[in-house]
Amino acid sequence: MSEIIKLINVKKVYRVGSVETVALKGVSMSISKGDLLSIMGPSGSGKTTLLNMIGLLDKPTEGNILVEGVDVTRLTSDQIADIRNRKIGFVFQQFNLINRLTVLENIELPLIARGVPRNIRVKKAVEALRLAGGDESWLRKRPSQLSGGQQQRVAIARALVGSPELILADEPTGNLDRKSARLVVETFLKLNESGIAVCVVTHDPEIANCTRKVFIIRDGSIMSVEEPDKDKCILHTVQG
Ligand SMILES: Nc1ncnc2c1ncn2[C@@H]1O[C@H](COP(=O)(O)OP(=O)(O)OP(=O)(O)O)[C@@H](O)[C@H]1O
Repeated sequence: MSEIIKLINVKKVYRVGSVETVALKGVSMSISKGDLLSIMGPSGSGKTTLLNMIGLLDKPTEGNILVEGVDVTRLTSDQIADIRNRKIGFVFQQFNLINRLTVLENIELPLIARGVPRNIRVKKAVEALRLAGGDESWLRKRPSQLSGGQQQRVAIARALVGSPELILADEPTGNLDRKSARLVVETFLKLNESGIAVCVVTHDPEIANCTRKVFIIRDGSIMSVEEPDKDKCILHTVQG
């Protein structure tokens, strides 16, 4: 399988005043086309920091990040942003939708940054919402007029609209009831079947057990990579 992103000995140190926190202690891992991965670990172990490195949202203190073989740590911020916008879609626990925009406008946002004309943006946004399991009747509404589960489907549509190779999700079901969480997982699995790589940070074993590989992180290091227990995936434990 060909690699989308490879982290080589990535270290991240946060400095706040004179206080240093070593959040990642030299992590190496890669994500290939079509992968379905999860990252689990205790609070403060470095999961979000790792996802931010994989998603090119922040620069490592040491180490290298290769995107399709190109070392992005040598590129400018604009060049990195361009790669990120083209290749990666993000889904967050808090949905991160903009409430003064309609659902349609929220989904279109990544395409505006790319200069895609309006008629094509609308077409792609409607298609992305359909793929994310959403309904066209939501398009003119504001995000706050939708339930949490519906808002997360809008956020997934926004992550999808630019045809990314990889979707990164940070606790995507953390604010959802079990049925909505199940729907989000179903959507991710469907997207993965269509060839998109998916990597999910989660505290929830019933979510991690739906992926194909579980990275266990502790204290800034990957401790092990485990096989999931498929019978304990939310698709089997929660009725649809
Ligand atoms: N912007 C920041 N500035 C300073 N320290 C930070 C920053 N972000 C994270 N940290 C610290 O780095 C360490 C790892 O944090 P991180 O958010 O990656 O952990 P996490 O595993 O995602 O935790 P949680 O499950 O609670 O979200 C923690 O000690 C945290 O306090």
